[in-house]
Amino acid sequence: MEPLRGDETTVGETTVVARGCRLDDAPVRAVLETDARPRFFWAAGTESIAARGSAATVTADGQSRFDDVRTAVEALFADCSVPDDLPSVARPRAFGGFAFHNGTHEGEDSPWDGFPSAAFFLPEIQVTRRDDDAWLTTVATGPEAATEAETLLEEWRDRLVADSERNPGTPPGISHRKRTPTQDGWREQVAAATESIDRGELQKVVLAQSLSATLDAELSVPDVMARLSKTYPDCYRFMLSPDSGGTFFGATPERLVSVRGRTVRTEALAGSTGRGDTPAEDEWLAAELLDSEKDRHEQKLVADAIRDQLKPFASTVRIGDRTVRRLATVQHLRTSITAELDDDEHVLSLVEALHPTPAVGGLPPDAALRTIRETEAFDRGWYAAPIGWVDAAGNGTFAVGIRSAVATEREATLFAGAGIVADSDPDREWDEVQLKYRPILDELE
Ligand SMILES: C=C(O[C@H]1C=CC=C(C(=O)O)[C@@H]1O)C(=O)O
Repeated sequence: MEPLRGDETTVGETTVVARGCRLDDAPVRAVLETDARPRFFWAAGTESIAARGSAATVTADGQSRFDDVRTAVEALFADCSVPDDLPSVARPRAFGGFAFHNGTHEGEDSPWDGFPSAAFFLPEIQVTRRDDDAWLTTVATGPEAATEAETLLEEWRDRLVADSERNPGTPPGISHRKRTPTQDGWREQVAAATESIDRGELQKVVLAQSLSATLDAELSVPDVMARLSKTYPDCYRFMLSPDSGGTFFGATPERLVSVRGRTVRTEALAGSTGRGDTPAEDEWLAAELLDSEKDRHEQKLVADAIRDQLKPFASTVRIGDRTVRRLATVQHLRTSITAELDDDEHVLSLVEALHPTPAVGGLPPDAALRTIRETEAFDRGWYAAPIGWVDAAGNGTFAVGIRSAVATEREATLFAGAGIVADSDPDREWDEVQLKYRPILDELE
């Protein structure tokens, strides 16, 4: 065994050891270009992270899944020995997410086979880039953890230096597609939902569609991630391949929540319109959206619900002005929401409190979730659910997994939804859903 360094005086009791070093560059693709599982990629703002291999995995199911994950992840980090001089950006994080609904889906041939109700992993290899800084972090477990983490560090430092820029490829093409539901079926679903709203059983429900595509060539999700960094640079770009099954990926504009110390940031994003062909048309559409009573109502329900969901944690919740969030193919109404926590809270407690917001579920929550389950003929899986990371201090960021798909090499299933309120028009909502497929569809066809 190699000589122990610094923090390893406690290695006798420690089962998890992390090591880290600075890199000249962070070729995150090199970490993803393998068959290694699990794999995770995350890019938000000026930070991107690629992770692979599991030093430890946490899965959970049922009503208590958020709590169970939080307890297990906290225990894992409590046992983890990290060099004192490793900066926070390079400290190990646990990456993962949740299924939209509680409970596993047992359906045959589901694209979600291999995706538990909740799954997180502490990666063996984590490469982080923030602004011009790049870091490699390795984690190992067991009696030889310190030696193994150092060996991994040396091995991967050499591997990553040797990596060069890659061509991000081209979309594979689509030979066959199947929509669920059909447009007629959708009209019936939306009519049934608006009738429930008229009867006072619901205020809002977000109904989704799925689009299964057979691909002409093998799909490289790391390539898709590289291309999405050009088209959706301001979105959360993510990909997760669990131990088995397909890969879930997307470019979502919606943050569920981030926690740094006692500061909480979230947002209410709802109400949509398209992009214009000219800047003037864009402005006109944005003004129309800001003026639309139906969209303002749809978005206000989300902002009010988030404020109420945060109330037990924070005496003051600040809601910003309503603005228009403009993306490559669609525009949304948005308000930023910030709060200072009254006490220290783990990010997963906030995730549990907020998921699902009425931007992807509805109101009242239970009636909306029941309507979604009874209406949608497919499993949402991890679509519209929290995906992100958590660190040893309980900080973390989670995005809402929309504008997303789950794919194997030759099949991709895309998901997109629309908020249905009293005066929703089924055909306009249909068109809106088609716009929301675009970020991923454009990368496939
Ligand atoms: C449910 C989705 O979008 C949500 C987020 C923004 C705007 C939405 C809307 O206008 O309906 C949805 O609430 C989706 O993209 O699948």
